[in-house]
Amino acid sequence: MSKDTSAEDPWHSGGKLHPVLGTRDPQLADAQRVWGEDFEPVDLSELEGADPHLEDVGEQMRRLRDALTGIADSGADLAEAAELLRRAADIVEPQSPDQATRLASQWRKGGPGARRTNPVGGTENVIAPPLRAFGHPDGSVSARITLGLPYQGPPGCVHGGMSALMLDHLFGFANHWVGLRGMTAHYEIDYRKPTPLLEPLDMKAWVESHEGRKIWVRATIESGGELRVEARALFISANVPLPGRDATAPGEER
Ligand SMILES: CCCCCCCC(=O)SCCNC(=O)CCNC(=O)[C@H](O)C(C)(C)COP(=O)(O)OP(=O)(O)OC[C@H]1O[C@@H](n2cnc3c(N)ncnc32)[C@H](O)[C@@H]1OP(=O)(O)O
Repeated sequence: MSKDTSAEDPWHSGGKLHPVLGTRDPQLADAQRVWGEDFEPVDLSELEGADPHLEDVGEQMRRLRDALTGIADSGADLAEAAELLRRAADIVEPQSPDQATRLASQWRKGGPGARRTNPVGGTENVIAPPLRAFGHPDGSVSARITLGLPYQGPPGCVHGGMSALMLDHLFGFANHWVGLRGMTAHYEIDYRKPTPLLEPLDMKAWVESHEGRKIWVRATIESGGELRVEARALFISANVPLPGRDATAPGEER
């Protein structure tokens, strides 16, 4: 039988997450511009203790990622950039503990968890857009983002797997926002219209109902006021073993 571990488990902490002081927030500004007076966002996506240099490295890496994608036929001379990047890697690599050590450190008691390095929302993760989620008083969560060339699937469109990834992530926040927790057990998705690159995407997710360990969630992606993607999923409440914790630690029980 599992016990409530929410107080000590950084993945299952429930409710409002702590903001990171001093973090730049272009997506929040954009969300406020779009939702205006009716929008009372509560930031769900960040944690205390972010290293501003690490966030800055992430941001510069993402600038490079976006600038490099599709550059092949432009005639750009990348020799100097390649050399600078080699030097940067030579500086960082020797200072970086092995991945198992870093994984365990993310989940130490009272530790940061993996939200800052998550592949969807992690500001320290170069492959993350990164998506910011906001919780609303009606229990739903939303996110607004414009994706560029690194996320292309069909010509000029967002890769369908990327849409599925972002909505699965948003489902996690929808649960979290209303104090539930779970893992995706079943996931259905309908791609109604192509989802454009380079255009703002409005995403919304909410818990439709829950009973016992089962949580049914729904989500949509709209662009230009038109429905592009809709998804439904069943989440099941479950505890996951936390890397680096001993067997009696919170979060170890299923
Ligand atoms: C902050 C960012 C958060 C981002 C979160 C993003 C979400 C994710 O990506 S989660 C990762 C992907 N998901 C996973 O890896 C989950 C893998 N699956 C599992 O670990 C297990 O199957 C798990 C935990 C879901 C359920 O297993 P278990 O705890 O043994 O439950 P189990 O007894 O099989 O099922 C419980 C109930 O759910 C039902 N159920 C389980 N799976 C399904 C399913 N796929 N479809 C329909 N019903 C299901 C069962 O029938 C059972 O129903 P009932 O109680 O009525 O008989």
